Amino acid sequence: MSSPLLQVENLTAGYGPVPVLQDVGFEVPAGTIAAVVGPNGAGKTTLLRALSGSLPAVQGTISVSGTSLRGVPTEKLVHHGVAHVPEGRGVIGELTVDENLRLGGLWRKDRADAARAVAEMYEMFEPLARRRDSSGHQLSGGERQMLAIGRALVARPTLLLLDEPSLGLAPRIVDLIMTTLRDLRDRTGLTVVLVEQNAHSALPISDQAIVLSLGRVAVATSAAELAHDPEFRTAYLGF
Ligand SMILES: Nc1ncnc2c1ncn2[C@@H]1O[C@H](COP(=O)(O)OP(=O)(O)OP(=O)(O)O)[C@@H](O)[C@H]1O
Repeated sequence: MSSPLLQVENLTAGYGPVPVLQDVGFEVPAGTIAAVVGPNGAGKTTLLRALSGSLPAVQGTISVSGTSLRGVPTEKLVHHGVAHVPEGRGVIGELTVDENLRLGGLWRKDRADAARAVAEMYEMFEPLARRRDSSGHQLSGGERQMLAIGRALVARPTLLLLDEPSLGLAPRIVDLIMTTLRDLRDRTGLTVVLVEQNAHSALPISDQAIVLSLGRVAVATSAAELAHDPEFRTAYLGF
């Protein structure tokens, strides 16, 4: 495996006096996908919020390519090659698909490459190409999810943080999103932290699986190994 792109050590974070995440540590090698799975309330979304800086860490370190992200505000993360797609998706309903995509590249100095990146998103997510002039409000759930991911990718991140991309979507759309992530990893070396309730969809495209339970890392192993673990299968995959 390659060197870690993301290193998390002793991370403690939460919303009040009682931390939700306690002493969480793991590494994600460059060019791999790490699925974060676990039961409702385990702290998966909280972990992603802490990684993206939208929830300050009480303790611990988060570094990307050896640079600490501590104190880096969410809006500056993109300068460190990190893009966050939160649950709920964050598409701007008043703007068109094209305007939303171009927003993702606004900060970039290389305007020509930002425009190229937008064009690539239409190739990658064909349903978006047909909806480029529709407003965000007019999109289906699947289209909104593709747009949110597309907008994040226009920034050409090295690390993509994704919260429950499959939530509420038809299996066909979930497949398209998962396949696209896998292809991106294989083609561009993108590193992904994929929070998913839907382990069934996430594990086949993931290299590593991190199982969170009660705010702690219960298991960190290869995704293939976890998918074949009888206990895990019964608890999370239902067979
Ligand atoms: N804004 C908040 N303020 C206070 N507590 C919160 C907040 N958001 C989440 N929590 C609590 O933190 C714990 C972990 O929640 P979190 O959303 O991270 O879990 P999760 O693993 O993502 O669950 P799910 O799969 O249901 O989304 C839960 O006990 C939840 O009630």
